[in-house]
This record gives sequence, structure tokens and C-alpha cells, in this order.
Amino acid sequence: MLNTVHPFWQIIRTVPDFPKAGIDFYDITPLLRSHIDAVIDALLAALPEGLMDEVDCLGAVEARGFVFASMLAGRLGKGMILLRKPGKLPPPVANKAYALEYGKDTLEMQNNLPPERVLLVDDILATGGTLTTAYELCQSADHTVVGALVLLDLVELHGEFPVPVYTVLKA
Ligand SMILES: O=P(O)(O)OC[C@H]1O[C@H](OP(=O)(O)OP(=O)(O)O)[C@H](O)[C@@H]1O
Ligand SMILES: Nc1ncnc2[nH]cnc12
Repeated sequence: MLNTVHPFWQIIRTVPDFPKAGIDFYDITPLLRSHIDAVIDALLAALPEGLMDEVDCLGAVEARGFVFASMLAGRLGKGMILLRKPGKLPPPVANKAYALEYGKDTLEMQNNLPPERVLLVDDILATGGTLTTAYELCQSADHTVVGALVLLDLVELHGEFPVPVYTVLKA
């Protein structure tokens, strides 16, 4: 469903040509200011019943993913693994470069952790470059990714994702 009638759409700002020409940027920061608890409720409601019984921890993607993952972790009583931009995590780390909708970046993850069942958390799935990289880093560190949870899935910008994607909004 392209759920453009969801009340969150009244609060998300769409900014044309940011951060570069041709990109419609979905600014979720007004939701953080005024509706953060409702966003976390909606993210939890987007998950299939019983899924969290299969999840050990949340895989939080820097930076906007940290906001949602932190609050979800608190609500769910789960821990987090951080997927960070380069040079922030002490070794041992694995890293992977990737392209996203409006640029290039690298994610890093510590790879000395025991294998866990991980639910990836981010704010937006656009081309999928970021979440695919998070998925691959988890796989290479012997974690099992059970799915990905995002607030907004830009469905036309990406292909099939290797695990189920749970979302509140689609555009
Ligand atoms: O599906 P993709 O095309 O990869 O795009 C999605 C990613 O883009 C944004 O992150 P960004 O790197 O801009 O960083 P931020 O969270 O630090 O703002 C967003 O938070 C997602 O992580
Ligand atoms: N169009 C977009 N709006 C906001 N964040 C994004 N991250 C990647 N693409 C994005």
C-alpha cells in the first residue's frame, strides 16, 4: 500500500533537490520533535507478532537509525550492535564501502562479537545501499539477519532485499 494518507505524512517534510539536484529528501526530523513515541509505537506495530522472540539484538545504522534503534531497544529490552561510519569504532572491525541515493560512504562493524540474530533498524530504505551493506557486514561476522525495520520504504528505488523489510510508510 502506498500509504500517503498516514498522519505522519503531514509532519514529514519533503525537500526537493537536497542534498543534491534531483533528490526528494524526506526530512523526518519534525517527527522526532513532536511524535517520537507515536513513531516508536508504529515501528513496533509494523513487526509481525512473535518476531522479536527470534531476535537477540538490534543492528543500529548510524546516524538516524541510532535514534529509532535506541528507543526500540529500550522498549523491547534488547541490546544493540552499532553499524557506524568509518573510524569511530575501535578494532577489530570489518568495513564495507557502498553507494547510497545521494553519495558514497562506508559502514563499519566490530567483528569480535558472538553470533546473534539481528533485526536491522534504520529510518529510510532508499536504494538499499546502506541496509544491504549492513546486512553483508552482519553476515560476514556470522550474525543471522532476520529482517530490517524502517520508518519509510522508498519501494521504487530498490530491488529485492535478502530478508523481509518491515515498514510503517511506503512511497
Ligand atoms: O537506501 P540508501 O540509498 O542507502 O539510503 C538510506 C540511508 O540514507 C540515510 O543515511 P545517511 O548516510 O544520509 O546518514 P545519516 O543517517 O547519518 O543522516 C538514511 O538514514 C539511510 O541510512
Ligand atoms: N530521499 C531520501 N530522503 C531522506 N533520507 C534519505 N536517505 C536516502 N535517500 C533519502
